[in-house]
Parts: sequence; structure tokens; C-alpha cells
Amino acid sequence: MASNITVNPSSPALDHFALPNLTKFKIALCQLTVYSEKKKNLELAHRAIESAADQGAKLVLLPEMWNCPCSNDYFAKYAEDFDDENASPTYSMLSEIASEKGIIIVGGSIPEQNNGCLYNTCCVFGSDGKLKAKYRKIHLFDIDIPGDISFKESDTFTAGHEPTILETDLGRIGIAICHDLCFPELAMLYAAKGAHLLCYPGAFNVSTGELLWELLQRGRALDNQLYVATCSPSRDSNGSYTIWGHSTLVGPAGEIIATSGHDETTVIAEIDYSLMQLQRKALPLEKQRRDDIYQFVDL
Ligand SMILES: O=C(O)CCC(=O)C(=O)O
Repeated sequence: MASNITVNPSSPALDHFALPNLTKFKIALCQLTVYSEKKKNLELAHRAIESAADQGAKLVLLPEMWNCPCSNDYFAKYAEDFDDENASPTYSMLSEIASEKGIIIVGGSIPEQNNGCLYNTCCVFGSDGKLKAKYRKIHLFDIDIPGDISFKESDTFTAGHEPTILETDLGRIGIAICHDLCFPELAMLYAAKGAHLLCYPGAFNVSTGELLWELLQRGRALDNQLYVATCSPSRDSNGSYTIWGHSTLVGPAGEIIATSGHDETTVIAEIDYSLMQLQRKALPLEKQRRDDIYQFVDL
């Protein structure tokens, strides 16, 4: 299981205090407008990534479902097969711009078609333009609030099974998508494997967004004393699914470092892992944890 997990938590070499080569860098959260034409979405994303890199961002995070309208009616039509990279315009664009600018791109999510199944998938490209990881959303979003919102992602998508954390020059990055934020267990698993940063492309709606979006990401950051970055599409009030927006970077004490409203924008903010070390020294939750009373089981 978990073939994307490259760090062995039981390895004595894993030092949770160890920092990557680059401890301070800029991250960009590109809160993109989503159009019904895929080509337009690709062009917009390309421009936003290029501009973020030109402003010094070393890591760019894109939103959930940024190249496809957020509706079960569209997912199959817009889906791409990443195994056939030449047939995937999204794969090619992200790979090319990552290597051209020498940046890491956590490519939000798009519908992936693979062996007759559809997945809500995030691809991560390294600064050499190579695909470094692929994460398929594990917790699908099914909700039914009478008179408010009804959405069943599991009608269309198959759930993924593989937590994904990757070792990069910018630290160990855990990947998850949107509704995955509601499950502290996944964030804890990544923290146990030494993650410095969790990236959540997301597309919360206005119904759950106002109450939960910020609370959840601050909770995941605070519990695990690491950085959490989220990136949403911008709001489209004409669509059937009204997006909350508010792409955010949260620091290891649960503090909001930078955030946005719901319009199209790019948030550029600094990650400084030395703050994570300070927070873990000041409040050593890891040492205070009572594994004799409750134990976190990592299968
Ligand atoms: O968990 C929620 O309340 C919203 C999640 C969501 O919008 C999604 O997973 O697409």
C-alpha cells in the first residue's frame, strides 16, 4: 500500500526537526477563475504560474478542479489520462512551465481518467518538469442539506487509496484534497512521516466554507505544528456550486499568514520552517503525546 509514501516513519534516520536545504521560500496560491472552455483555463493557469514564478515563488499551488467546472455533469468530459502524458494538455502545460521556471508545482486537481475509472487527482511536478507524485482524493465529498446543498462526488469519482508525501528541496510535502481536510487522521499520518507542509487544493462551497474552511486548516496546522496551504478556485456565482474561495497559508502555531477574498487573485507568502522548529521547541506536543493511553495506528 501507499506507494507514493517515500519516507519511512519508523526509520531511525527520520528527524522531525531536520529542515530541508531551503528553509525559507515563497509559495504562491493561484486562486483561478474556472471557465467552461478548458483551453482558457489552461491559458489562465499558465499566466498565473508564470507571474508567480517571476515574483519569486518557488512553489506554486493550484486549486481543486481548476480546468473543469465543478459539476458531476462535466467531470468525465474534461478528464485526462496522465499515463498517456502526450495526450494530456494539462500534464504537458504544467510539466513545461515547471521546468522552464525551475519551480515545484502542486497542480491542484483535475478529473483523471484511468482504466475506466474517474479520480479527483493532484499531480506534482518537480523543477525538472518531471511528475514527482500523483494523489487521488481519498475522502469524496457527499453532502445533502435539504433546502441548501446537495452534492455527491461519489456518483462520479472513485476514491483513491494512497496517502502521498514527497521529499523535495522545499521540504516534505503531504498532498490532500478539499474534503480530506475534515479528516485529521490523514494530516497526522503525514506529520508522523515528517511532513513540513501540507497542500490542500480545495473548492469548499459557501454553505460549509464560512464555518469550516479556515477552522479546519488552522486545526490541521496547529495539531501537527506544520504549515498548511490551501488553494481554491475563485467564486462563480452563476454556477450551480458557489465556491467559498479564501486561499490561505497557515503557520505552525495555527496562525493565518496570508489569505484572500473570493475573487481571482494570487496570494504570495513566505514559508519559514525555522518558525516550525521554534513552535515545536516551545510547545513540544510530540514529547507530551500519551501513546500509552491512545495509539495512532499507521497500517
Ligand atoms: O467538506 C466540506 O464541507 C466541503 C468539501 C468540498 O467542497 C469538497 O471536497 O469538494
